Amino acid sequence: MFSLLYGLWKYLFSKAEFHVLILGIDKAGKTTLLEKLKTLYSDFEGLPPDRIVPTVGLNIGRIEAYKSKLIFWDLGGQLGLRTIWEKYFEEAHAVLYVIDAANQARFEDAKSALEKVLRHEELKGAPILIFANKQDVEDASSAEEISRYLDLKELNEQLSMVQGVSAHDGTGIKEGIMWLVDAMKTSKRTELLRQRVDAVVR
Ligand SMILES: Nc1nc2c(ncn2[C@@H]2O[C@H](COP(=O)(O)OP(=O)(O)OP(=O)(O)O)[C@@H](O)[C@H]2O)c(=O)[nH]1
Ligand SMILES: [Mg+2]
Repeated sequence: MFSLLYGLWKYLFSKAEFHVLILGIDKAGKTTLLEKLKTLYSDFEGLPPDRIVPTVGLNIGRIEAYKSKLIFWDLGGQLGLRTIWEKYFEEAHAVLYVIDAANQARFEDAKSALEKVLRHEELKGAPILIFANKQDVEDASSAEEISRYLDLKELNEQLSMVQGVSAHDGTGIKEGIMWLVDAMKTSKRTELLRQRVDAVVR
């Protein structure tokens, strides 16, 4: 009886927990974004951009948003570090892919790294939120332009959204996160990951 009531209580009142993997090539602005997320969604003030250094290990950020607990994993995007990304695929509910929309010279690199991510079996069905970052820079490409440039077949097949943001001033971030939480709450992948956890706990 107790376990039944506890189960019901948990179902009604505990917040869903989601793991979001922040990926993108080096200097896209992933860590700056993570720190901005902490500022926007918690009482904790994230690090200012001038205190952020290139990521070699893993940065973790926990926030609560839209009645959910979100755990962000921010990995390094330098070429030699991208092989580490796939170690986190299996447990990720979704991917937040960051592109520097103000640096055309690196669009090709950003696109091919994203293609590799999308092709990966272990991320099947994961919602993909793409942030066209650095919209505060005057000649940054818009979300529409980035979307057209990426022109990914896999993106149409997968739950995805491209959103223009600035990790510096916060523009567009909340719109994107709102979409992502909604997408994770309803995705088949979330259900699949939940079943897997339940099977281990039992
Ligand atoms: N103008 C502008 N610059 C940004 C923005 N976001 C990040 N930057 C700058 O871009 C540079 C790289 O930012 P990081 O957050 O370290 O990039 P990263 O993607 O984490 O890079 P790695 O850790 O090497 O993979 C820094 O100089 C940031 O201040 C933005 O929205 N606007
Ligand atoms: Mg970083």
